[in-house]
Amino acid sequence: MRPSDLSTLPDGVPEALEAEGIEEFYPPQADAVEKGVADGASVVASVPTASGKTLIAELAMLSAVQRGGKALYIVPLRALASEKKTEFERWEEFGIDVGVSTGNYQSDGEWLASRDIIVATSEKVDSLVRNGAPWVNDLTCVVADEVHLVDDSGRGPTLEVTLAKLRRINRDLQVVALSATVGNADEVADWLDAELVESDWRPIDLKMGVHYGNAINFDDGSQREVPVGKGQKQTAALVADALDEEIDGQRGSSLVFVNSRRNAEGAAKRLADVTADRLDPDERAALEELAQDIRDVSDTDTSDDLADCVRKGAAFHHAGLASEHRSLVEDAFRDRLVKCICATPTLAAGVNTPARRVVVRDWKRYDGEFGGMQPLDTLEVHQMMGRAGRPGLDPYGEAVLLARDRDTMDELFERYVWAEPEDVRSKLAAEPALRTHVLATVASGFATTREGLLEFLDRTLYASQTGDDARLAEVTDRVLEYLVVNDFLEREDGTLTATGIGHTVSRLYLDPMSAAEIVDGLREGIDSGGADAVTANRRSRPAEDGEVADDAAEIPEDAADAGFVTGSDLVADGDTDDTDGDADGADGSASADSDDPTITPLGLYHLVARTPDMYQLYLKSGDRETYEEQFYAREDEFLGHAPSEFEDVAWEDWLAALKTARLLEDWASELDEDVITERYGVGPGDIRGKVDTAEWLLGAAEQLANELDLDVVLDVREAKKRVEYGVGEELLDLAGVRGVGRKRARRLFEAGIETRAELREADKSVVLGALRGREKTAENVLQAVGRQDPSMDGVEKDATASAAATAGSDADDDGSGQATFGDFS
Ligand SMILES: Nc1ncnc2c1ncn2[C@@H]1O[C@H](COP(=O)(O)OP(=O)(O)OP(=O)(O)O)[C@@H](O)[C@H]1O
Repeated sequence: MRPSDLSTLPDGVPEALEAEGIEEFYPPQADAVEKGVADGASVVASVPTASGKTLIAELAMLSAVQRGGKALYIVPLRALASEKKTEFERWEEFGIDVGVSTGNYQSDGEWLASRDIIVATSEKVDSLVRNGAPWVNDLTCVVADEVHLVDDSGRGPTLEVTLAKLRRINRDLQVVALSATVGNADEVADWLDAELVESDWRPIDLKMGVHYGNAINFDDGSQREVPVGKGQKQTAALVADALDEEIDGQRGSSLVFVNSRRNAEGAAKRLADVTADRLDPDERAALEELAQDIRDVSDTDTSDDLADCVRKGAAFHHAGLASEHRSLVEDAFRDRLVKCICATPTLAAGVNTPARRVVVRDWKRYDGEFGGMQPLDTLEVHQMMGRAGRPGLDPYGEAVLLARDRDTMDELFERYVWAEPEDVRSKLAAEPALRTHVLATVASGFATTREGLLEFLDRTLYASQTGDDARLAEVTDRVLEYLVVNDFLEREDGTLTATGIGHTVSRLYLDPMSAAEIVDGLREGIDSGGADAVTANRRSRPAEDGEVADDAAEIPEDAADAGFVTGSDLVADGDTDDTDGDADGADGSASADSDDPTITPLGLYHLVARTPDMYQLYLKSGDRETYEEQFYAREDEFLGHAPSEFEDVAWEDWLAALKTARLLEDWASELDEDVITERYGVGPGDIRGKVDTAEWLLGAAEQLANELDLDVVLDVREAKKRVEYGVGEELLDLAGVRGVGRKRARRLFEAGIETRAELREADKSVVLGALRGREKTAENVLQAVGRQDPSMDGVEKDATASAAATAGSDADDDGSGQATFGDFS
């Protein structure tokens, strides 16, 4: 079957597909077409990586649009949203408009209404539904990419509930769910009332095996000799072997998966010596340039270390990198310039980076919950292995695990090579997930009674999979109780309604528990001295959240820190063209005028760092003493009641929040990025992650304080602005001007230009003088200032209001509100 056999696609599309080289549909694609995917039928496609799932989705979406409908493509990661949007934009020449959901809610509402295909993360879609985006009602086709992630306890429930809501809004909705091969795709299909397309077929042969001794032993019984030299590591031998083999003029690149950031960096440094010996002069020159680009991203050791590896042809990849680092590395790897990437598993879940050889070096990972190194799931290892084989470039892919003894080899064959992947299981019936989704479900009118709520929840995978209504009802009742006690919901004569604050919390995309913590903290701050006014609202945190990372064990990669979407990504201000100085008060500097001297930025940073919406920094060994000292030195500043030192988990949690708050305070005190990365043992990507989350949570706190009429609004706003711009109070006005940023603002300030009004009046020579010694960037500032000049007045942006339904900048993987990072340093 070929594209031109389909009559459902817009004119010209079949020919374009064929021109792209899609002459015949791959077997799973043909199966999906036969099951009606181009005619509006719902389909679950559970097929291996690189077997053409995206085209199945495109056939569904393009046919839906051709029938006059509208399609939504839901991705799990923001980096993927940009990638998919770019991919789908090739259909614009056939009259299909493509949009990615970004910017604030208002602009999304109007603009997206006119798009035919919209790409968004599940959290963003959830937020749009909560905020009543009207175009959601017009959807006729929804694609859920990587639907096996419903199994993820953090993000799975959102996807599950969002799909349930979309199907409830539009009962004829076509749902196309794309999944890795999982054990129970039939259950997912049952849940979605969809046809099942299940297949092991791959366009490129994938050989899986285990390296032991001097050879790789493959699943088909064959062996490939890869001797390991004296003093050499297995991984180095495998990377060298792939690179030394030329097939059709192509040498083989490798992806090496390891279990921690430190291991990724260490392995990349070692493997750089292997790749360096195998570069030609042109490659060397191109890599030197790339290394310079990487150094230019940020002024940190991480940046330098990465550049040092890259100039030799290797790289590391993990969530501590800035998003610019990650995309430079990914692009260079796709261009075959970088020969080897050592990555944490987050890359396997992320963007498209195939390699001829995949080496899964570490198959165990530190797991705080179980207190030790635990084997990875089969599904996760299969996802990594599936990255092997570059379509059109390699005749086959090889995925290799490593064993030092025969027993381990046997275990690896059992566990990963022969094994079927696990079943996916809904994680919905847990309090943290239901707390937020029950509130949102009531607040957006999907249910008005307990029974209505349970009926709605009956449409989720959890219900369809387990049939365990009792458990769902039990957790729902507990959650309802919590929401009522905390004034987010009211229950009268069996009717449930969201309170004003309940609506706000739902729209702000906050975990209700975060909102309760913030409101309590602010109230106590106002009552200051009321240190014993602890309320029943405060959560008792699950043990694993406060777990101290064993020094010997590495800090595990945190999914949420790894670029997966959190509420902070839904904040509107993904750029620095903030011109709302005027909105901050007449002098534009948002100076705090609260009567209460005890409310400090540190106290506020600590408050938001304690909420379940912030992923705190881990305490390393020695940190406890450091932060205990700081706790006692600044005891007056904390908002809320500190646990006693004997409440181990709560106390560690409090100190971890303090460490996180201190990072934010350092950032807002204009400390350089490299000093911060060094001091806290984090990467530049982590600083951005914390800053974005803090900005979002403080924006939410401001809105809550406003609504509850708490006299802390200005304090909160100032703390938010300081973290947003990374500057001291006196620079808030200047740093908000587009193109200025924290460092330039400081230089201007030192040169006597202290406000945006003065900047507007300053002549060129003054501004240049202010930036003496930074000629390289002065020009840019001037240009930016010049461009900004006429519109500098009157352009308002209400960040907190727009936090309501809004998305981060999709141009920036980290959704950073700080375009100033790196750019201007
Ligand atoms: N029928 C086809 N004929 C030739 N090439 C195809 C066909 N279908 C898809 N391809 C190409 O195969 C490659 C892999 O496809 P795609 O990225 O859709 O796989 P996938 O299953 O979505 O992978 P992943 O699981 O990694 O997201 C793409 O380059 C795509 O253009």
